[in-house]
Amino acid sequence: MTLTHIDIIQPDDMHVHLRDGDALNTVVPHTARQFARAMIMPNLKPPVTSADMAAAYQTRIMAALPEGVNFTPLMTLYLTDRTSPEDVNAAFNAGVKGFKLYPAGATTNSDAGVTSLGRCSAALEVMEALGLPLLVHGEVTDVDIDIFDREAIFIDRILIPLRARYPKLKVVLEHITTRQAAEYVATSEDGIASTITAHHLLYNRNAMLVGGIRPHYFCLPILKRESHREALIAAAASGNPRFFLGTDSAPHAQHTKENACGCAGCYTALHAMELYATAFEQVDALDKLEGFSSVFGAQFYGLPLNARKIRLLKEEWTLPDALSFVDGQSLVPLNAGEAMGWKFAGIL
Ligand SMILES: NC(=O)N[C@@H](CC(=O)O)C(=O)O
Ligand SMILES: [Zn+2]
Ligand SMILES: [Zn+2]
Repeated sequence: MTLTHIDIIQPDDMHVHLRDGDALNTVVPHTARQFARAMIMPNLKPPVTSADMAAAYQTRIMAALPEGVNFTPLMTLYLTDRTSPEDVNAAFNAGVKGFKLYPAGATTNSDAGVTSLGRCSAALEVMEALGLPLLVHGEVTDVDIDIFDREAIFIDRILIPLRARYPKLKVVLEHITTRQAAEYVATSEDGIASTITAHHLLYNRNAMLVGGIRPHYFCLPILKRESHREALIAAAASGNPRFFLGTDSAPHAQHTKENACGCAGCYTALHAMELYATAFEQVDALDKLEGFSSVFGAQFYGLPLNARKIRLLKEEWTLPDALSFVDGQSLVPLNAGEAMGWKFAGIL
């Protein structure tokens, strides 16, 4: 019997960048079409650092939602050297779902990030006591550390000591890209989980560098060699609830990526579930897609499972070459102009 479709509980995207202003009108409909909820990253300019700013940002996101679409943005705050215990309490009481740790200078809009975790100890203690998760961009930023090693070294130098100091702190190691991260998350003490992007499940660094430099595959943490990709898809398809979906879809206008100094981030919100289905099918694990996409993230954050289901069809379609974005600019999705073997058919 040939497989024609699969139905799964509607998924949640536990790591996404929606930006702000007019960009919301392009990207919010894409994320809200497939996902019931999404964990909204706070790396705006200026960053979202208070409960009031998160509430205002959430209102702007909702204003960009097409009529009749049910979607809940889950808000996060940007941890800084100045985040106070009062800020953490206010965030928790306002329903904020976590604080995001960006080591200063690690990635897009991380200039206001944490310079030393020691400066955040008061805030981290309160987060630990409240059960409010810390979401981590796990890369060291030292100039002498090779970019391909920055995640593995972050685990040893920062994450392991951090978790020893705050053993009850819930931590999500975001967008993992290495065998070392997959192994650490699978084997270390309770209270840790990680998101995995579709592009890190499908591609290794050859996709970005062979036959010419392909800036739309450039993201942080950067794509690694094939053995790491294999470890990531094995983890995602293992059924271990510590691994769940986070697209890290990160829109940047075409001219800022196709540039002598191109921005980091892949835009996948348009075809996220198609990419994940492709990755799981490649390892004959479509039966594990629902747990990864729709169950484990909700469980980690203490959220109810979504009531509705979505359908993915085994049907070919072709991605557009570009989308219109703010101020007459274009947004090039990952896989622009390519055929997809799966198609999101809608909510049942
Ligand atoms: N992943 C990326 O390459 N970029 C993200 C930031 C991030 O998640 O690190 C962005 O905001 O553009
Ligand atoms: Zn990041
Ligand atoms: Zn991100």
